[in-house]
Parts: sequence; C-alpha cells; structure tokens
Amino acid sequence: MQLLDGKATAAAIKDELTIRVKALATKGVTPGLATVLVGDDPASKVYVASKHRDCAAVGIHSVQKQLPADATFPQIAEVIDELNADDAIHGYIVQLPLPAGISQQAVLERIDPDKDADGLHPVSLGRLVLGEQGALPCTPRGIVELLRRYDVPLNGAEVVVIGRGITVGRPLGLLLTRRSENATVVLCHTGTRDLAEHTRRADIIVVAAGKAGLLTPDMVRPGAAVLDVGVTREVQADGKARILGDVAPEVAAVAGHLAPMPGGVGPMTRAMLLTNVVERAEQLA
Ligand SMILES: Nc1nc2c(c(=O)[nH]1)N[C@@H](CN(C=O)c1ccc(C(=O)N[C@@H](CCC(=O)O)C(=O)O)cc1)CN2
Repeated sequence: MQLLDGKATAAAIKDELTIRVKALATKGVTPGLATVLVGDDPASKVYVASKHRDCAAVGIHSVQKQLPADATFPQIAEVIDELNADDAIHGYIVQLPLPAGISQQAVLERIDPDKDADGLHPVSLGRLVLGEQGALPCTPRGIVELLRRYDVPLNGAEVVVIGRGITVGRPLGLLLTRRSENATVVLCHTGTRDLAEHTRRADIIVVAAGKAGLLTPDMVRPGAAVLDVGVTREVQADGKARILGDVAPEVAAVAGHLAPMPGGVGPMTRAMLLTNVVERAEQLA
C-alpha cells in the first residue's frame, strides 16, 4: 500500500509557494489572507490558528477577525464588508461551521466572490460548474492535487464520493468530472440504498461522511485508492480525546493507496487555501 502523504506533499507545496511569494515581493506585492472566526468552537480555533501559522511560514500577510458566539448577522456583515474593501487582503475565509442561528448561506453570499479564498461563494461554485476560472474549494482541490502528485490516474477512473456537503462532496464531484480530470463520479449519501455495491466497483473512494469507521475492508476493491476526509472527535473513558476517521484502520490492508486521517487530506486543505491566495495576488500583480 502506498501512503498518500498529505503532510509531506503540503510541505512541498508550501516550499513552492514561498518562492512564488518572494517573486511577488520583487513587484512590491505581499499576498494577504484574512480569517473570520465567529464563536469559540475548539476545533475551528485550532484550524484558524494553523492557517495563520501557514501564512507566516510562506510569507503571506494575515489578519484574524474574531467575533463572539452571539454575534449578529449585521455584526458579521460589517466585518465582511471591511475585508471586501481592504486592498491588503487578496482573499479571506469565514471559518465554518457558524454558530446556530446564523445563516451560512447569507454569510457566504456577503463575501466579494473575487476575494473568496475558500471557493464556497455561490459565484465561485457557479464558475466551477461552468468551468470558468475562479477559486476552487480547498479540500476538493487538495484531493485532486494529492492524487496528481502521486500519479493516481483520474482519466476514466470510477470515483465514489461519500458525502454531499458543500465543503467537500458536492464540489469534489464537479471538480473530478471536469474535462481536465475526466473521472466518472458516483456521489453517495445517506439516501444511497446499497453503499457497498458502489464502493466495491470504485477505483478511488473519497469518504467525507463524518461517520467514524464507515468504510470497512469488505467495501473496498483490492488495490483501490482510499482517501479519508472524516473527522470525528471522541472522548474516551479516561477523559482523553481522540480523533477518528471515516475509514476503518483495517482498510490499509486492502487499499492500493491510502490518504489517512490525520496526515492526508487535512494538510492539503490548508496548502490549497494558501495557493488560492497566492494565485489571486499573482493575477492582480
Ligand atoms: N471556511 C472553511 N471552513 C471549514 C473548512 C474549509 O475548508 N473552509 N474545512 C473544515 C476545517 N478545516 C479547514 O478549515 C480543516 C480541517 C482539518 C484539517 C487538518 O489538517 N486535519 C488534520 C487532523 C484533524 C485534526 O487534528 O483536527 C489532518 O487531517 O491531518 C485542516 C483544515 C471545516 N470548516
């Protein structure tokens, strides 16, 4: 089994981005990323902090906007409007999930589509549907980049994606079926009648369902590539927390390639966010 090492691949991408950021500096341009974090979800705080660490590592200017969990939509919109008008910021993200009661759609729609570093604005998703240029959602882009760098063929491949969420499953289906990727995609979800019937036929399986251990070895054709995107946090009897993926550990014995969780797709998501920002700065330079 070949490990799809997202950590090492993301490190290589960050090295490449550092060179591109230095080239932009010779033109007087410093790429800028902002994050908007609403509330104090512990996992979101960790993810946002890591995005700022990544920026510092490659030379991207970064700004964090923090709002309380009881922030109202107008308060969030005010911060978004400021970022839309800030020339030092080439792209920004609103960390998801948002606190209950705040419309994710309304917040995402407030972002200037040309500053949408996450590729989750309806205009960015529309550009993806139409095959037009625009920021691509970070996790789907990271998955395609990871497969590409490990020479896992996509052209003509049968790909099963489990999960139809807006950050991973749905845009990944669109990305993989572009002419440049040319894969055949089956998008499975909680309404899928016989999940194993689909996964057993697949050359590549991407699991983003958020259900720990969902994909078991009997559901995988020997030699298939498996990418685990699920993160479930579980508090054990001793009070310690552990994170579980959607792929059962035993799948490693049958898969031909495996992107594990942790260390697979997650680090690629972070690297693609930086890539989106540097690309935008290059377009404007
Ligand atoms: N605005 C956004 N919100 C969210 C996104 C997103 O792309 N844009 N995706 C996730 C969270 N996320 C980035 O924001 C993210 C999740 C996980 C990882 C990661 O590196 N995970 C580690 C292990 C898991 C862990 O320790 O928690 C790994 O896989 O090695 C990076 C980014 C939801 N929200």
